[in-house]
Amino acid sequence: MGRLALNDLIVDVPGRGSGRPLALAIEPGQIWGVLGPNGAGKTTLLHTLAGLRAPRAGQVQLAGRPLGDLGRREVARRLGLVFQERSDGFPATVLETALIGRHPHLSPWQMERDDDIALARDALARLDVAHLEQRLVGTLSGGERQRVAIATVLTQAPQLWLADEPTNHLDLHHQTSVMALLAEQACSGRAVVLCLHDLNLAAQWCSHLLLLYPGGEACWGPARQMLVPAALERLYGQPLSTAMIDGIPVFVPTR
Ligand SMILES: Nc1ncnc2c1ncn2[C@@H]1O[C@H](COP(=O)(O)OP(=O)(O)OP(=O)(O)O)[C@@H](O)[C@H]1O
Repeated sequence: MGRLALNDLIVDVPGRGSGRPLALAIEPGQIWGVLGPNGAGKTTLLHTLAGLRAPRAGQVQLAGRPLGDLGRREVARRLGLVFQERSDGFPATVLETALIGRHPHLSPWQMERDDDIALARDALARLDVAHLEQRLVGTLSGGERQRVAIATVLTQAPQLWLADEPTNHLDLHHQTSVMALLAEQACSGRAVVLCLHDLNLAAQWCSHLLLLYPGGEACWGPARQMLVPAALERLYGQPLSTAMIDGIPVFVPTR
């Protein structure tokens, strides 16, 4: 299954001390939110969890095996990435882009089959971009591109999602529907790790939180235990007002 273990992991953030090693496991069914101010190391952590960057110390294990022992193809079958930087190497349509999600499941020169195309179309419909399937990705708005990137990972159908600010560029309705999609993925036995700047989305949707402080300090646990106003104010250096709506805390920055 898609258990991701961080074994005394120290993420290699350039020019920073090592801080507290991360010792935790992300289990199927959980949604982990990574919170922290700009520059705290959230993206660097996600890159490390994806095996794109070596840790300074410790190890990442996916499904009981060190990430480095798994081939890139095997990692790509199990792990889906929604990252911030996207380079459009060559012009591709929305449907062709979503189909890239099937590549880890196909042999190198195998064409996509009808069921791969059906999966991609379902994912585009789920992300509300089916009507754009013949458009070149380079012509899309920021929010449309973001939804196509998420549809590509949905087409990939990984056991574990790593998503860097997946609600970036999205309007309120699409933020909610993307978070609902990730919750659905977790409910179906997958695991989700996402970096978020929106505390309220974290409070509403995450089962667990990892708080990364700029100096390398970190704490983690079930979301309800981590959403302590004083800890969050210290995390962001920002006073907050808190209210409860439908049993969920809501945080508003105050002057
Ligand atoms: N290649 C690099 N060389 C030097 N510094 C780097 C490099 N990559 C990242 N950093 C620094 O490491 C720190 C962590 O960066 P990272 O992108 O992980 O932060 P983040 O928490 O995701 O920030 P944000 O909220 O702004 O997206 C930053 O101070 C960044 O400038």
